[in-house]
Amino acid sequence: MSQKVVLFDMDGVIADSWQAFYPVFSEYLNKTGFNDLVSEAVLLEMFEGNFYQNLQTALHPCPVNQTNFLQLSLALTTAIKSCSPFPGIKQALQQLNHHYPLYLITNNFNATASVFLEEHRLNVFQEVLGLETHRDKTVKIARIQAQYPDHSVFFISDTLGDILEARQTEAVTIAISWGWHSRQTLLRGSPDTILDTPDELLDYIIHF
Ligand SMILES: O=C(O)COP(=O)(O)O
Repeated sequence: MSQKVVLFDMDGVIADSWQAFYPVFSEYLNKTGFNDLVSEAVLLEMFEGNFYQNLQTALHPCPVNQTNFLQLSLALTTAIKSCSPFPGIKQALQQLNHHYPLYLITNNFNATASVFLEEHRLNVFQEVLGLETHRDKTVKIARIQAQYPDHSVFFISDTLGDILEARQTEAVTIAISWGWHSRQTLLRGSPDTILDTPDELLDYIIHF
C-alpha cells in the first residue's frame, strides 16, 4: 500500500449542515444590512469560488463587522450540534484512519468543527485547519503536502470553489455528490473523480 494522506472538507462532506448553516448565515447577512443576499442560490454560488473573497466582494465597501462575525461563529457552533454526519461517512473515516493520516480542512471556525467532531466521537483527525488557519484551502493543502513530501495527497470536497483551489496543488481532487453542490456544478472544476457514496470513496482511496 503506497503512502497516502487524506484531507477532508467538513460541511457537506462529513457534516450534513446546510440546514444549520443557511439560517445562521442568513441572520448574519440580515444583521449586516445585506438582506438582498439572503437566498440559498446566492450563498451556494459564493462557494463556486473562494467563499470569503466572494463574501467580501458582495459586502464591499462595508468591511466584515468583527462583532457580527464573532456572533456568527457562536451561532454556527450552536447550530452544528443539531447536525448529523452523512450516512456511512463515519465508518469510512474510521476505516481510512486505520491506514492513513487524516486532516480536516474547513472554511468553518475551529470551534465549530471541534464541537461537531466531539459530538459524534470523530476522533480521527491529526489536526483541524479551520478558518483561523487560512481562508484559502490551496495554502492549507500545500502546508500538509510539505509535511508529507513522499505521500500521495487526496483532497475531498463537495463544492466547486474547493475543487478549484485544490487543483492548484498536487493533490488528487475528489468531488463527492452528496453535499452542497450538484454533480453538474462540481464537474466544472474538472476534479480527478466524482464519487457518489462514502463506500465508493473508501474504495477509490484504498485502491488508488
Ligand atoms: O464545502 C465547502 O466549501 C464548505 O465546507 P467547509 O465549511 O467545511 O469548508
